Amino acid sequence: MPQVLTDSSGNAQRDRRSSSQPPNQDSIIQLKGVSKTYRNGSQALIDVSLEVKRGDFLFVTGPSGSGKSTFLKLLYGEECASEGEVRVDNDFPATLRGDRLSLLRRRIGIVFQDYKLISRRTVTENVSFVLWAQGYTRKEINRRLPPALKMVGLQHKAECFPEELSGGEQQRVSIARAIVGTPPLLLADEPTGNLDPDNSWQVIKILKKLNQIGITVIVTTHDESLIRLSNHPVVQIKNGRLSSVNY
Ligand SMILES: Nc1ncnc2c1ncn2[C@@H]1O[C@H](COP(=O)(O)OP(=O)(O)OP(=O)(O)O)[C@@H](O)[C@H]1O
Repeated sequence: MPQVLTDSSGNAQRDRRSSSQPPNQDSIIQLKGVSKTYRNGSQALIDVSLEVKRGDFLFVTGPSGSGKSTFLKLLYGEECASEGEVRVDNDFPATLRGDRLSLLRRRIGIVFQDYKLISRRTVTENVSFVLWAQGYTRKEINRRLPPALKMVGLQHKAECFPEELSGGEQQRVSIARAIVGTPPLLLADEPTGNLDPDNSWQVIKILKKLNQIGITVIVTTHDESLIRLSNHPVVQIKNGRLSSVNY
């Protein structure tokens, strides 16, 4: 169960334990007093503290522009916090560069709203590419590919190009690509944002299945009906501040 540290007004409160504390092996994500202000002065996150345990499934909701994508970007090291501390799988992404940041990112699968598939590559090639780029052998790639495609129900589309697939199928390819390296953590930024309700629910069911086999899953979404159907904990980010929500 994720733990949001809040004050009496429901606002996230700074956890004053120091970064010299040993990592908590049970938690995969820890944010302490995290704020993010972009160069143009936009305050995307304000004093956010959150702990996510290994094996949790967490929804992050909130209005457009409230800071959800920024929250995920801090986790995979695309942006750095202006204040506070972000720890992911016992590493501090903000302090990592080059190969060490790449090594952390290999332990994080990422799914985006717009799929980000390579249009001139088949499903097989799109999913294998990430392993190939990480130096896996052909034999290992061939071993990992079928279970990843099976997990998203797309074995029969392995040789199709993205344009030959529906939006829901393309998103399922992007999920296969995100998990083919068996990361312990999966981040999905509005994964159902371009999908109709049926395809959205299919994507959420796959994410739930992945969570059941032990992957920690964090999903940002505007879609309250999906959240209600899913029965997982929810935090809300509003004007950069994070609080827990009950549906
Ligand atoms: N690179 C950037 N430079 C400056 N400001 C930014 C940048 N990225 C985001 N912002 C600002 O930070 C705030 C939070 O943006 P963010 O993308 O995290 O919100 P969001 O909740 O993911 O929104 P949406 O649901 O529309 O994707 C917004 O005010 C946005 O304009």
